[in-house]
Amino acid sequence: MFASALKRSVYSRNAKACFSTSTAMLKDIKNVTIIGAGLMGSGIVQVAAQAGCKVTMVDTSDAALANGEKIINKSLARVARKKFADDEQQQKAFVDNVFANIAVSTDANSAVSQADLVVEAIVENLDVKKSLFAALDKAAPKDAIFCSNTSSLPITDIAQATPVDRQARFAGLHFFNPVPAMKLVEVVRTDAVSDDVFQDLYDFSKKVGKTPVSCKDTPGFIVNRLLVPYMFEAFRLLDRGDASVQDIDTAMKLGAGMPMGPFELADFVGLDTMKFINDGWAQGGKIEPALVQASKALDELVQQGHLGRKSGKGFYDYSK
Ligand SMILES: CC(=O)CC(=O)SCCNC(=O)CCNC(=O)[C@H](O)C(C)(C)COP(=O)(O)OP(=O)(O)OC[C@H]1O[C@@H](n2cnc3c(N)ncnc32)[C@H](O)[C@@H]1OP(=O)(O)O
Ligand SMILES: NC(=O)C1=CN([C@@H]2O[C@H](COP(=O)(O)OP(=O)(O)OC[C@H]3O[C@@H](n4cnc5c(N)ncnc54)[C@H](O)[C@@H]3O)[C@@H](O)[C@H]2O)C=CC1
Repeated sequence: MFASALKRSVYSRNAKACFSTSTAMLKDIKNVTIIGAGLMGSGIVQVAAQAGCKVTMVDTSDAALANGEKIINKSLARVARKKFADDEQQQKAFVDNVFANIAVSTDANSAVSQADLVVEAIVENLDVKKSLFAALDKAAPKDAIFCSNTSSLPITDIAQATPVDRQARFAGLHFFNPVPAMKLVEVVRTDAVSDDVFQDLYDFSKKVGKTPVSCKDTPGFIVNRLLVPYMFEAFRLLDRGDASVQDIDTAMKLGAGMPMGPFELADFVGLDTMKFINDGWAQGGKIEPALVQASKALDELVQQGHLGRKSGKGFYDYSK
């Protein structure tokens, strides 16, 4: 007990104080706009709608929105079956009530016009994210909070697409896949973000049923900085011919207690996303080069369009 309390007091010295004591500026986040209806965006929409927020889900096409709705429907049905095991009517009412909180749109600018909070979960590309936020800044209320769910890009670089006032209301809000099941959110604080906004995001994370942790705007934040180099070392183990995909996955599940092996997890995350993360870090030059060496096996799969579960094939074949 004492040792852990001591540890906390020693190691927290370097972390910036999290919270302001004033609550005058705190925001009750009710209207949320999520940009991107893919794996992550749909999950964030679901947990926010389940928590009672009014949520607008945005993507570039009706087909992408329909895909997002399909993912949410499947996941909610699963939650409903668990909550109301023997009562199909209650299951249906639960799903309908959550969907009643969700609107969809292909017009990002109008979708943010009433937003308290905007969370971006689009492709992992700095220029695309910056041009989105530059446009959203003009369309959203001045006091709306902007967040990116980026896996690997510096929040400060993305926020630079917006004026200084917005940068004080811009942070990272990093959810984990699958969002409805994973309990963590990393709240990423830049040097520019205000204490009140940071506190609002902590409160929002709890409201949607997650445990927030705080991290500076450093490559990969906490989880990915540790998890991604481990996964790439597994890919390079395969490249070297030291062991097979199946044996590496089995080894890490049975020998290290991982819920998924590194290749199953990579297929789950998306191989394009894995490659974006590693390539970005390799170019950024802030991470030890040996940790971000490319993997031949991964590069070949991505080049062939095999992106993991979402495309039907990755390290494993899901088409059968
Ligand atoms: C790339 C990034 O930037 C960051 C990342 O996200 S990295 C990826 C992080 N994610 C991981 O590491 C996932 C690792 N995998 C796992 O934890 C597990 O395999 C898993 C949770 C995905 C599935 O677990 P499982 O035991 O095979 O399946 P299952 O027993 O059906 O589910 C476990 C729980 O999650 C829930 N769950 C799983 N998927 C769900 C979904 N889509 N919707 C709702 N609930 C879900 C289940 O209901 C179950 O809940 P209870 O424990 O309360 O009963
Ligand atoms: N896949 C994962 O396990 C995790 C991914 N992330 C991050 O979340 C973000 C999204 O990742 P995924 O959901 O996996 O991607 P995805 O490929 O499943 O979905 C991205 C969605 O964004 C849409 N989109 C692209 N450009 C858009 C734009 N300008 N406006 C509106 N919609 C647009 C696409 O049509 C697609 O539906 C990325 O930044 C990724 O790094 C974070 C945590 C985990």
